Amino acid sequence: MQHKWYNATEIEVGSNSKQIFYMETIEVSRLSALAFFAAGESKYKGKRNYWQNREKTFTLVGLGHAYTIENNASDARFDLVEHEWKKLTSQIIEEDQHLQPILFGGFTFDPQNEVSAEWTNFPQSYFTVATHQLVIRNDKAYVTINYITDEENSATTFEALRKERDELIHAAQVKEVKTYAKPTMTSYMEPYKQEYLNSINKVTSLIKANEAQKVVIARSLALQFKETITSPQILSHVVHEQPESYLFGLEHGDLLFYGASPERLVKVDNGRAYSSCVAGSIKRGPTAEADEELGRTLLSDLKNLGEHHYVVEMITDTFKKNCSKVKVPHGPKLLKIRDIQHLYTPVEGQLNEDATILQLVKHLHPTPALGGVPREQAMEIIRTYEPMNRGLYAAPIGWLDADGNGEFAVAIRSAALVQDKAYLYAGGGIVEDSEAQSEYEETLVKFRPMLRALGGQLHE
Ligand SMILES: C=C(O[C@@H]1C=C(C(=O)O)C=C[C@H]1O)C(=O)O
Ligand SMILES: [Mg+2]
Repeated sequence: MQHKWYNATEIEVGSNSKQIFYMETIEVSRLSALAFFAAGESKYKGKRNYWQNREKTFTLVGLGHAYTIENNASDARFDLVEHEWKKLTSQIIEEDQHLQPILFGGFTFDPQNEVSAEWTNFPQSYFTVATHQLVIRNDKAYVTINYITDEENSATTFEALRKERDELIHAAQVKEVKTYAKPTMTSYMEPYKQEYLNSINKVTSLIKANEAQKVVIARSLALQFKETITSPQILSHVVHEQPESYLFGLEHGDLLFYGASPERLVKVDNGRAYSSCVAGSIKRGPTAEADEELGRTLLSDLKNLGEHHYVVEMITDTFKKNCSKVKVPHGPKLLKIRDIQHLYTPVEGQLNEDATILQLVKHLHPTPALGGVPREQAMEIIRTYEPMNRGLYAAPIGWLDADGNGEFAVAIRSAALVQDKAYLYAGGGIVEDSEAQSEYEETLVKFRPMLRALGGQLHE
């Protein structure tokens, strides 16, 4: 194996504990991130994660948990995660991005939702530092061992982790490079379909009565398969079929939450912050010409421009409170992905001294692209009319490092896989002039990527 060795870093964690954070990063010849993920199947199943940004310039795979930050707090959860992460990394002065531990995870959509179902036992904040962390950046691949312990005999354990790492890399380069079959679906259910249609009518009438201006209402599909689906199996299809999106997978015990989202919540890179307003949708056309025509229709459709406008307003306001030199283009552009086109407005600014990526996540979530306007009224309406728990659907998922850089996507176009069952989620922004049937059809288009990866057909 060719690799370049870096020195291991030892950092004492906390003031009154003797915990030490050991890290070692090596550069390896480029390998398949998915094969590395799959190499953890026997030892680390249930404790893995996968992430790629839209541009595919940054890939992160985590196997095992060297450290976990989780809590069930409501509004305080963002601050609690930030505090614990800062405490853990306060003594890391490593400036080289490649030699940094990364915290990956997500915050659930709504800690006040009490429906359990597939999200039973899932923490409201769930973040981990991987034991074996693969980062592929600028065409270079790095594998880091993170090990945090107060054990006296840590050298022996660390030596064992080095052996394990070498085996994982070897397996990823040789044994796990394979193709996966699509699973066989045995049943397709649309739970609460009628309730969903009724709720759209109810919500539009609430909006007409001025109880809110916009509310995003979602629903789910419940699918049953012939056999248990593995995480690498489903991720391999998503990764190959949705190249233009953020790609993510997060395991928690038996559950894999995965998806392919076009929507950035926030990215921070060297003090610069970026977000994106994505709201307003139309399908893709069968020909280039028809597609362009649909795009033009979307760009001038008042109902969709309305859905979009609320998002731009709120994200711009939040940026103005946390950043200087905020830049927002005048009108939306089109964001075209495989199954759908959206209205899209990027927002960026220079992060204030005291602002951080997690503070931005806290203030932005949920944007009116996933929650509504006004935020609290919309959340109450969602709790009342959506007979499900979104879990991580429509919630912030992503990573950050010890320097404050990182990126969070909005986890839409996503699903929860629990052994031989899958729950797919999709919703849409309801405004005054929304119509139940066309909102229903919009969700069918939004289900498509996850359904396709699972080998399913749309029952239109
Ligand atoms: C809620 C979803 O998507 C959001 C709603 C959109 C809309 O209603 O037009 C478009 C993009 C997203 O902001 C989803 O995909 O489930
Ligand atoms: Mg819509």
